[in-house]
Amino acid sequence: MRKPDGKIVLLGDMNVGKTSLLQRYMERRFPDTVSTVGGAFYLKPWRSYNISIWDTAGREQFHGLGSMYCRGAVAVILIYDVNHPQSLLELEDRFLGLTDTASTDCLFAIVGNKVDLVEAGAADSREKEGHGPGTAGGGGGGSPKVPKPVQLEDAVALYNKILKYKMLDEKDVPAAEQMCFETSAKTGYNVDLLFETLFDMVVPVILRQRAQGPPQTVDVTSCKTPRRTRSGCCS
Ligand SMILES: Nc1nc2c(ncn2[C@@H]2O[C@H](COP(=O)(O)OP(=O)(O)OP(=O)(O)O)[C@@H](O)[C@H]2O)c(=O)[nH]1
Ligand SMILES: [Mg+2]
Repeated sequence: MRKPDGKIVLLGDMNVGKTSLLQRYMERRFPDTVSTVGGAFYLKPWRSYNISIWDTAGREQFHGLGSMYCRGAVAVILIYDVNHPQSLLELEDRFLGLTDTASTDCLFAIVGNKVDLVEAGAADSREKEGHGPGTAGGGGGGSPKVPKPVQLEDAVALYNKILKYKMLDEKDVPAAEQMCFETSAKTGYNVDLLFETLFDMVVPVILRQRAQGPPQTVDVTSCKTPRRTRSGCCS
């Protein structure tokens, strides 16, 4: 098997839909899933490159593995559930630190999954209030009456926090609007757009890494131990 040219990692709390999103994209279906144990990956040929996409476990007990999976990643997809604000907070509190091992020019995408449930919830509430799906007065041109518990702007705010955390300049990275998505693994909404936008963006990162050659390492065995003197370090 050819070595992957770049690695993309999916991170996020349990139950947000990481496995479902990956299966929707790779297998074009929405099967029943079981909570992931450890991690698993798919290989995706994209143009002349092989990209590995890693699904990770959101369960707390596997948390320690996250930074190992992120090592050298060219992109990380941080996933939350649009119906659960806590799952967005967890991205900052629990998952962002795991990406310290990723490549220095790693790209970040933030994804709010399960938008189909918001639309379903909004339709239910319209019916309860006596407004059919197409009736006037149902909330302004058919827009959902029940606001999404997590708004896209909340994801944009997290994206900007990530730039600060990584000490990146807005000018040097893709704009938040390009990197924050709302998806449904169930219906397939925006799933191809998410992965394929990211694939196109990581190709230049892969090329840059190739041009720079393998990562520089320091051979600690070749470092001479400084001779100790009796008067200490300042002599
Ligand atoms: N309605 C709806 N349900 C979804 C969607 N995506 C996932 N689910 C459901 O949410 C549950 C969890 O999905 P998974 O894909 O297993 O979640 P996960 O993030 O991989 O969870 P862990 O492996 O435990 O970290 C399953 O019952 C899925 O069917 C979606 O877009 N819409
Ligand atoms: Mg899973």
